Amino acid sequence: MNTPPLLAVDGLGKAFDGLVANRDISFIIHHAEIVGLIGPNGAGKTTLFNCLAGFHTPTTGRIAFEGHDITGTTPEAAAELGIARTFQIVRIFHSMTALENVMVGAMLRTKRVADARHRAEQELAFVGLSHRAETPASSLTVSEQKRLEVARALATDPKLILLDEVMAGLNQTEVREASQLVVRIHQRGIASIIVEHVMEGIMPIAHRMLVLDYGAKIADGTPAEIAENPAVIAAYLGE
Ligand SMILES: Nc1ncnc2c1ncn2[C@@H]1O[C@H](COP(=O)(O)OP(=O)(O)OP(=O)(O)O)[C@@H](O)[C@H]1O
Repeated sequence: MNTPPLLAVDGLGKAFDGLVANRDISFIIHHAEIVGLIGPNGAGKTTLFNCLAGFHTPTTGRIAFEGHDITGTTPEAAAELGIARTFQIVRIFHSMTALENVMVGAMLRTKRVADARHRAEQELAFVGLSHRAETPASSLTVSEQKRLEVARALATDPKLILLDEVMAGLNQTEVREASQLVVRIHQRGIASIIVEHVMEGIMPIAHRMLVLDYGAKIADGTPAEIAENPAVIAAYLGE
């Protein structure tokens, strides 16, 4: 029997009252793949993330994760199966330390506080935040808060991580570091879908790019292919 793809999205649509935010979107994500998800403002990228991670129930279509139908699942069930995410506007616990924030992620897999602490320390080290472990999350820089969210997501032991604009607002050096972090996540065998407007951050590292416009998928190809795709160029020029 063939192994099913990590994620298979088939004809996904999402409408809010009259507004169609996602329409008839189909694609596949393979294990450990780095996939960029781009499109003009309002194209439906965050809505798609919300559907994949169980925050929205799709209006139409199916989502399968490792061959199991997860359409309309809950965020908790999606995380349990191995789908983790970060948010465009970071959602961390400001009054907790960096380490405690990551421990919250680790507690998905263990009820033992000592184990969760150990895992959280490992993930903080992975994102380069060990020296900030005892710092209240509210005192971290924007760049550090974004990395903290990535560490918390990784602590849930995902197979797929959804990264929502982790490079926005970062300087050039930080963008390069964020790109390298995504590559290191890939090297751990974790797939990532990355919503990003910072093209110099995503284009060099993505294996494949999905492009949305007005809620529909208009392109699916390598970074080089989509950069030359007339529909993609038209969507961005029309922005
Ligand atoms: N909860 C909601 N209720 C109603 N409309 C929504 C909701 N979430 C998103 N929308 C609408 O759906 C459309 C797609 O929005 P979405 O945030 O998914 O786009 P996006 O591609 O992520 O945009 P951006 O790049 O600006 O973040 C927009 O018109 C938005 O106003």
